[in-house]
Amino acid sequence: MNTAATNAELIETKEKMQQERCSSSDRPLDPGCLLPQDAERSADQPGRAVVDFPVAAVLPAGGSGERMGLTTPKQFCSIFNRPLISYTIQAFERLPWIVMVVVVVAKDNHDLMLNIVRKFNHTKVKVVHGGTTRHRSIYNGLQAFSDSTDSSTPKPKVVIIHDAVRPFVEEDLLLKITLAAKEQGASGAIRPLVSTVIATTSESYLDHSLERAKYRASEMPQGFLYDIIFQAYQRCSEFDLEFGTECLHLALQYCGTNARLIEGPPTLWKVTYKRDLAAAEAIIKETLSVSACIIAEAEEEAVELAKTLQKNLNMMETDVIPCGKESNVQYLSKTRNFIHISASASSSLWVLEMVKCFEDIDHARLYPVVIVWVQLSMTKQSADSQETDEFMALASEVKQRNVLLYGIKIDHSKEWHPVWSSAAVAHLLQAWTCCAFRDALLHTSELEQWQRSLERLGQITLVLIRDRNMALTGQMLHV
Ligand SMILES: Nc1ccn([C@@H]2O[C@H](COP(=O)(O)OP(=O)(O)OP(=O)(O)O)[C@@H](O)[C@H]2O)c(=O)n1
Ligand SMILES: O=P(O)(O)OC[C@@H](O)[C@@H](O)[C@@H](O)CO
Repeated sequence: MNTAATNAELIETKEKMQQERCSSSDRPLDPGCLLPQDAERSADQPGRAVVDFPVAAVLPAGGSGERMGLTTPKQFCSIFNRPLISYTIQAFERLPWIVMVVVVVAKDNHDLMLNIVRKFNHTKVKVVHGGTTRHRSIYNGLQAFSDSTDSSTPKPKVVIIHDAVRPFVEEDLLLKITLAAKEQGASGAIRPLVSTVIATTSESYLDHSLERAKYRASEMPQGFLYDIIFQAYQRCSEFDLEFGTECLHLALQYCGTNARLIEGPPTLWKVTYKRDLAAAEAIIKETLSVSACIIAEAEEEAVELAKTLQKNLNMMETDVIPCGKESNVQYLSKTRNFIHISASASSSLWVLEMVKCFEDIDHARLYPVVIVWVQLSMTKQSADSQETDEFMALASEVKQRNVLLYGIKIDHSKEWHPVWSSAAVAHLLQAWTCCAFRDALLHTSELEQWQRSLERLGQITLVLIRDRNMALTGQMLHV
């Protein structure tokens, strides 16, 4: 055999396969955007325009979450003191074109679920009891619409079935799934496979491997004409109900309806193992930390510091507003992160006034709001114990309303109180040329120290916002 020819063929084949792999749609070149679109959408959602028929959702949540390895079923595990299932419900409830969300829970969790509905003010939810398998739970959920005696759950035209432990689902995909289900009778979200699928022998050896490019992972949401999926469940076998995992298969097998498949974003994954809960928390933290509102009290030092801090928080979208405007809904509703800068340990009355504003627009119901109070300390003394106790008590009070209050003191006690803006640096340069030369040199080391303090202030502020650590609320940190 001509080795040179064989090598050339091998190289050519490898290059061809590499080109195919990079071009084929089954290989996401990068994980893509992991941040769900806005946690809440404004009133003019696109769906409102095109969905002119009743759409409902069924969220199976009757499992025990064995693979999570916790005593609490994973759908009730909390992120920021809020159960995972509440995030999923909210993803559907916030859309006006979804009229009802049926949540299917184990009988033992009925009261727990009702408490969650009440605490987080979920208004479109009906709770029904699940079964011993996911399919049985889904079937129970669908039956809630077929109970003609219960006018509170009218039969929808399209029903979306979505695992309650898939909290990140965006309106755009729900719209596509709904419209495809209306047109085709069934639709389902899919994702490229990350690992290759293989078949094994009974002795756990490799039987054969599947050509990954020809397969996809079936995810959720899935959509169906209600009559089709309900009929499929009525007709399916006990074996299906006991061992099946695929609703699309039931629609095809028992109603001859072939689902339209729609590729969704990477955030569709199902929370199954502990790592998935950590990933979900990280995504929610990231989503909550993209913006901030910096509120500066009137003193020049506070205004200058606000502008400097805005530059140091360059990875966030920030507004700087004068004190007093923060109650303006246009600022309040844009973010859940507020940084209040005062040139002294001014009165803390503004905190309670802000929290009142949050309550007026229900701003902290679903996600914790962060307030970082930055105080320019004109004296080197650290806060006295009374001031510390009062701040801790205030933080404890507002935490009850899901507002996390943190304090940072930045030492500003210098004879020459430079707020190191361009004006201050210009003053230094001007002093460089006249009799204040010696003073200017003395202050240079202070300038470097002040710059370091400013950098630390930006870093600590960002960490407090991103982590929303409950244990640090009420602490007065020093930079
Ligand atoms: N009898 C069941 C079993 C599962 N589910 C729901 O179906 C979804 C997807 O199922 P899965 O991830 O398997 O959840 P669990 O069965 O709880 O997990 P595990 O298999 O690890 O026990 C979950 O929201 C789960 O609560 C359900 O409603 N009724
Ligand atoms: O099998 P599990 O109960 O873990 O999860 C159900 C998933 O299989 C299902 O949600 C998707 O594959 C779509 O059918």
